[in-house]
Amino acid sequence: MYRKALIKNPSWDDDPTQNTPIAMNPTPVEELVDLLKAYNRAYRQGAPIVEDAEYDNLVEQLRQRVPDHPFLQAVEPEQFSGRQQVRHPAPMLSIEKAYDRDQLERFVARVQKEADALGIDTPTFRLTPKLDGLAGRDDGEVFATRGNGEMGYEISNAFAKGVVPIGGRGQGVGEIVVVKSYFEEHMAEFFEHPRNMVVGIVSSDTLNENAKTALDAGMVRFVPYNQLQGPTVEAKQLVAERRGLVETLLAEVDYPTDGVVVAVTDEVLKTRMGATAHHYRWQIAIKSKGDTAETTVEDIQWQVGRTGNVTPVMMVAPVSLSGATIRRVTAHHAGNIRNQGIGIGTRIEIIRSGEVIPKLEKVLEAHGEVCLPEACPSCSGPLTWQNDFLKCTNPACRAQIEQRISHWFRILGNADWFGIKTIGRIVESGHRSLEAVYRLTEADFLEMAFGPVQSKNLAEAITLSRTRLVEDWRFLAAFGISDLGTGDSRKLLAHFSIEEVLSLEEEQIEQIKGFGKITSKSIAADLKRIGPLMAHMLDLGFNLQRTPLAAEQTAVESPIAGKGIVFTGKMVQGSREAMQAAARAMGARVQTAVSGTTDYLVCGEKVGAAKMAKATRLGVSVLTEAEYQALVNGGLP
Ligand SMILES: NC(=O)c1ccc[n+]([C@@H]2O[C@H](COP(=O)([O-])OP(=O)(O)OC[C@H]3O[C@@H](n4cnc5c(N)ncnc54)[C@H](O)[C@@H]3O)[C@@H](O)[C@H]2O)c1
Ligand SMILES: [Zn+2]
Repeated sequence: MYRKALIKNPSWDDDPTQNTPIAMNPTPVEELVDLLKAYNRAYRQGAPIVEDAEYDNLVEQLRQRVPDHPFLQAVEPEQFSGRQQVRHPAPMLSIEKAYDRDQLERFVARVQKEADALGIDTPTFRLTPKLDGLAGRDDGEVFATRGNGEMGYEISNAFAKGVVPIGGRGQGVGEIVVVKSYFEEHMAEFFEHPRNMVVGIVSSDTLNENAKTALDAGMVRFVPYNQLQGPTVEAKQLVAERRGLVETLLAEVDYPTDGVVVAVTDEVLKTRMGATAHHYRWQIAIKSKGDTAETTVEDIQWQVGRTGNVTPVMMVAPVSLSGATIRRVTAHHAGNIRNQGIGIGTRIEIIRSGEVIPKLEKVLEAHGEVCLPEACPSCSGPLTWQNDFLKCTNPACRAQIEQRISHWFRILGNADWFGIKTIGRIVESGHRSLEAVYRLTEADFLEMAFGPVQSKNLAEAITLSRTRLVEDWRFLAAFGISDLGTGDSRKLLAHFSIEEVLSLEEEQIEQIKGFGKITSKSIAADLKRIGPLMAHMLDLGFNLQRTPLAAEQTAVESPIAGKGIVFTGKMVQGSREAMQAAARAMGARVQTAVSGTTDYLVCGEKVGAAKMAKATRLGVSVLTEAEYQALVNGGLP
């Protein structure tokens, strides 16, 4: 049934103008959740770090991997300091999302089932724009934010500041928003998103000039959801005409929106359907996940990764998406090609959100014969299926060797010059292992026909990579053991020295929080396998910065004793130097830059997104100044 494919191993270095692939290793769940929490916190404070589409994508990722994760079971909380907390009479919940037709159809089917039980033939649905501001509830006396859904924060003085209550006071739940056209014309240069402006107005006691101008002009409003206009439709029309319905509705609204809310109209049916801890079952939001485009598959190339996964890259008819011309799209794994029958000429929908490279979203119309490689495109060795992945199991496979060496230098991160093309030539010349690469001299590079300058640089880079200080967890992660990325390497090295790691048994790994039975077993096996290589590299005298062992970190009794802390941004409560000195006195390891040994990043004002993202990626807890003070005073971060 399958024809042998014409295979090439495309190098992404071929053409630097083309989009580049994502790393194929998924982020560990714990890291993903930490990242989501940090993003959410920043977002609720009016200073988001990433695009909503990227955030939503990560939430979906988590949902697919751990559907019942606690993070998904509750409203994503917001925090306002120094405000009264107010209990809501009924919880203000989040809304379930439908990103495609299938998800909307499933919602409609669930509603129909409950409607049938009540003897309602054709339940109807009302559509309203999903306002993108700050949700609140006004009972006529007290005005409060959503908070954690159960308890909100009192913001009654927002009306005194000039927020206009549409339809008068006491209209219940709604959203504080800025008029969109006004924002775009007058405020867009001062605020990145209207929501940030709203959060600023509500949360601070002093208003800046821009906020005052907008408030004076009556452009900041509390719009109760019951004041919103929108059509009421039956299930059939909702599903069939959803695109048109959304487009028409949103074209009429002069407030920022992020989708359309669909709600069952019948009160008895709503009561019957009820709610989860996260959302009402009678409501859903139609949203789009990121920019999508349709195109045609013109060719499929196969790429071999460092662990031997042979993954498909679809060459597509050039199509414009979020401002870039897309020619290559990843299909993630060979199972996608096999199961969905993707051959040349297949029409596909692709998606790109945030910075993520485009990927296959959906097959629109399969076409052509399905071609799967019968042998490894690099070494011609046999391929085996592991779940949906096609794998080359030949450890001497050249593409794998190249990718492993590339991974080594990329993770070590202290020596440039080793791009995949350079590595390709080194491996082609017969130097097929890290040991061999570290034996190379300037003369060897000259012999491989690298130019004199490059040869000198390459030889120097090798020396530098050994002599420059590098964190031991980077060194460990650079070996590319699966399930032992930088985050987990750090954890491991907080319990064992790098020398001890060489001879760890699976039981010892399993005792560390965050390591499961199966991963501990495979990590232990892989450590044995790379043991000789690691011993060799250690003998080369790498200049390792040791991760402090957990046991050594508690000389002084204090909540931050032994913790690595970086203070960044402008501090409000005192000078940064004073805070650093105080932290040192409490036994903390005060650092100047975030690294793998950092526990907390304490942020003052104006902290760059890159810094926070890096911190979260490294598993560092990001704290506001107030949260840090709470921690020091014995509270939990
Ligand atoms: N960019 C980021 O870093 C980041 C971080 C966290 C959350 N987010 C975004 O926030 C959203 C999730 O947060 P959420 O739970 O606050 O919102 P949600 O998307 O689940 O929406 C729920 C809220 O929508 C409000 N709403 C707006 N219009 C409405 C209408 N017409 N009818 C009824 N309710 C309406 C309600 O107050 C309700 O609480 C996601 O879309 C995500 O993209 C982004
Ligand atoms: Zn191979």
